[in-house]
Amino acid sequence: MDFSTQPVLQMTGATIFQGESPVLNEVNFAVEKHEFVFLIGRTGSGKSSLLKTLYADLPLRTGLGEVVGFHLQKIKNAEIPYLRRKIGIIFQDFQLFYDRSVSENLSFVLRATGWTDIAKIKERISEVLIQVGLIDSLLKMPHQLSGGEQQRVVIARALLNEPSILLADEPTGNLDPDVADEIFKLFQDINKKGTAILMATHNHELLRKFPYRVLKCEKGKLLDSQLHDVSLGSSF
Ligand SMILES: Nc1ncnc2c1ncn2[C@@H]1O[C@H](COP(=O)(O)OP(=O)(O)OP(=O)(O)O)[C@@H](O)[C@H]1O
Repeated sequence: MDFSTQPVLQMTGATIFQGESPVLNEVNFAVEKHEFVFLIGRTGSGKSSLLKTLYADLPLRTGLGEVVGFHLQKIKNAEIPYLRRKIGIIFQDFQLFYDRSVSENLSFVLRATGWTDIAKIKERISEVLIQVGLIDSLLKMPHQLSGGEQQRVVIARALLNEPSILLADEPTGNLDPDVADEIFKLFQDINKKGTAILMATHNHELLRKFPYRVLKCEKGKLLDSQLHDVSLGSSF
């Protein structure tokens, strides 16, 4: 259990780049433990670029960033896997191994992150599959699962190493509205158990229904609903 009161992530005076082009300037925000935060903005406004910077897929060249205790501006390549172990990353395209069962998809990640004890691996896989409601699908292949079920496997995979925060990029983007609602509920359950969530979304329904804090990429800046009047209008 982590009892520190430090935010799980914090950016100060950061510029988010794609190649040589700045996408967002003067990015200042923190996400506290247990917070649920939406990340919105029109297509191309910089949501994915910001998330990629947070998990060190894009370098932080200007400003300061601290994520789960790692300093992004000086992180070494060898440290990046350790950073990603402490954050769960969820994309809308599932990126599962389609030639491996659900259980094998999950055990692959555990082994790659240093787990060796077979009994413990089995136990952890059961725990996360119970958490996402898929324990009966342990031995199924991904193609035998619906889109919503595959996204649950991806969420289970992200939970394996008990991350402090989940970074989710449009996790409900490719799903039917009913299924998207169920997946969203799962994120809320995970959040209630103590994991912070930063979720990029274009889903207006969710924003209307759930008054969580909103970060909005707009005109090269990141607006924060805690500090600014952020319009949720229909143009994102
Ligand atoms: N791999 C890349 N190389 C160069 N430029 C890129 C790359 N990916 C994105 N960009 C550019 O960076 C800017 C921000 O894109 P980004 O993907 O972060 O936006 P987004 O808000 O996530 O959009 P969407 O809602 O469509 O996912 C855009 O101008 C985009 O064209």
